[in-house]
Amino acid sequence: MSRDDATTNETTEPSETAEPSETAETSKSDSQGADPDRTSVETDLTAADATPAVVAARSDGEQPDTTEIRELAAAAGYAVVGEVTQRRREDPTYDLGRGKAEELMRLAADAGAEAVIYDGGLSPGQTFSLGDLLPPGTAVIDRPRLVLELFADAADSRAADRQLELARLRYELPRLREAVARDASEDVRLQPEGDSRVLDVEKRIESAERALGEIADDRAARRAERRDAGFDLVALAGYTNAGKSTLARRLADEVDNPDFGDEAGARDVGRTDAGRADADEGEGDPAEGDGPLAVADRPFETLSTTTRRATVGGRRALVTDTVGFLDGLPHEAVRSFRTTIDAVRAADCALLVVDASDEPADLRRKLRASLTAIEATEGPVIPVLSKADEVGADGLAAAVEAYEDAVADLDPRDTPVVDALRSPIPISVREGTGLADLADAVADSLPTATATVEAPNGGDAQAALSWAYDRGVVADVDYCGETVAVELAGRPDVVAEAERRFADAPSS
Ligand SMILES: Nc1nc2c(ncn2[C@@H]2O[C@H](COP(=O)(O)OP(=O)(O)OP(=O)(O)O)[C@@H](O)[C@H]2O)c(=O)[nH]1
Ligand SMILES: [Mg+2]
Repeated sequence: MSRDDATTNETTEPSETAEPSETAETSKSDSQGADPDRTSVETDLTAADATPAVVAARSDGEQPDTTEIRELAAAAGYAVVGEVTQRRREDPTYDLGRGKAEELMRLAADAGAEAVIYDGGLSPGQTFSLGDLLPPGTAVIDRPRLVLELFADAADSRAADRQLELARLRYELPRLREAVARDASEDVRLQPEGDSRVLDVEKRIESAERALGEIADDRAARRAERRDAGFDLVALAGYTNAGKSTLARRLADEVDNPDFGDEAGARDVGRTDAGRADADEGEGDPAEGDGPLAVADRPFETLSTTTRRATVGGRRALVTDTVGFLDGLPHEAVRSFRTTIDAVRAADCALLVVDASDEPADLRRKLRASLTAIEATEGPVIPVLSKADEVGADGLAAAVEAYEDAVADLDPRDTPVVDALRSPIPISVREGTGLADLADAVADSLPTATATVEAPNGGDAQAALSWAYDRGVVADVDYCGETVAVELAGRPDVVAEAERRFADAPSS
């Protein structure tokens, strides 16, 4: 069964397309004044080949803000031709109240919309009820499905494909069950076929989970190898469009940053010439991980994790850029994009990038969504307030306050990560500020051991020295007569192994 079967009105009649109109926005109701609910028709003249869609949003409290869902819709190839919003408690049938849902139906028909994009998660029943009300052929796309569509075009590696398949199957299963139940209530003879479709999806979920489990095991093994090789694993995490890739590019040894690289003074976080991309998928699966770290002012620019070598605060690190989090995604769909969550949880240090230029309410909402997705980590988390150049001192103070509010709001029993958060470090990659503080904070947070070893200067000591150099743990070397004295500093396990190798060097 395709996604469309689950969420589109059943008939196959082609829907009408909106005639282009010169009107940029026409209010269809008197609702802009005292009544906060809005209905409006618009024409997006910039996106001629995009699918026309109406956005619908409901909220219990504040007037719904459709900025983010519109950005997501645009990124997924829709042109928003109208909007319906409502402040109201959830209606069990349509999510919107019945009157509003009917208004949505009329608007979708008038505007020639081929899809309704719903800013929130709809239950299977609500999806079908809305679909039944809408003009035939109009797809009902809620927030999680929109995100799945966004990822569908870009899943180009074995793991990403599997993760996407799993997320999609999990999304579809309850909708398929709902469709089967509806068919069966109309015609009981359809029941056996429906049941076998459900069984088939359940089997595919199991097999995707198994395959992903194996990929996750491979990754965990690779992380262990990288640590053995002396690298600290630093992961960037945060809401979509927070500035993660920009910071990853800035930290990476191979500076490739046409946006701000030069003016930012590319060397103050330390770099070597040996930087290179390191594919997260390993050999045989080159699609993920070794491409450029793309940066753009739109959601979900990064759709797979990428790891680069970096030298941060004197430490040899592998910096992993990840896929951004998004508010309103159901937990299991977020969990399906496991690479991101696993990389953040297992890192020696995670940098949580928070956009300081967001309005305080947005900052709180996005931070809550990010922390809830992360839940807990093995290593420390350093919060970073990005784009500090976009806000003045007052704006920065407001961002810090919003950050603290959001953290205080979360229950450490559900989100243990909040317990260990320190105060955020403001940075601007554009202006190159705060990066040295950030590098120091990273170096301070990483597990470090120091040791001084002495060994007779011979082949074995030189071999041990070269092993230690390769792993970046040599702080100083002193040749004194027949002996060599080496100061070691770095990852504790690597320093311990270096000590053992020097101790094994024969004394004559
Ligand atoms: N003014 C300013 N803009 C920045 C800074 N850092 C990033 N940006 C801009 O913020 C936007 C998003 O940056 P990205 O690095 O793509 O953000 P991201 O978190 O990787 O986003 P996704 O991959 O979509 O999740 C881009 O337009 C960047 O140019 C900064 O220090 N100052
Ligand atoms: Mg990115």
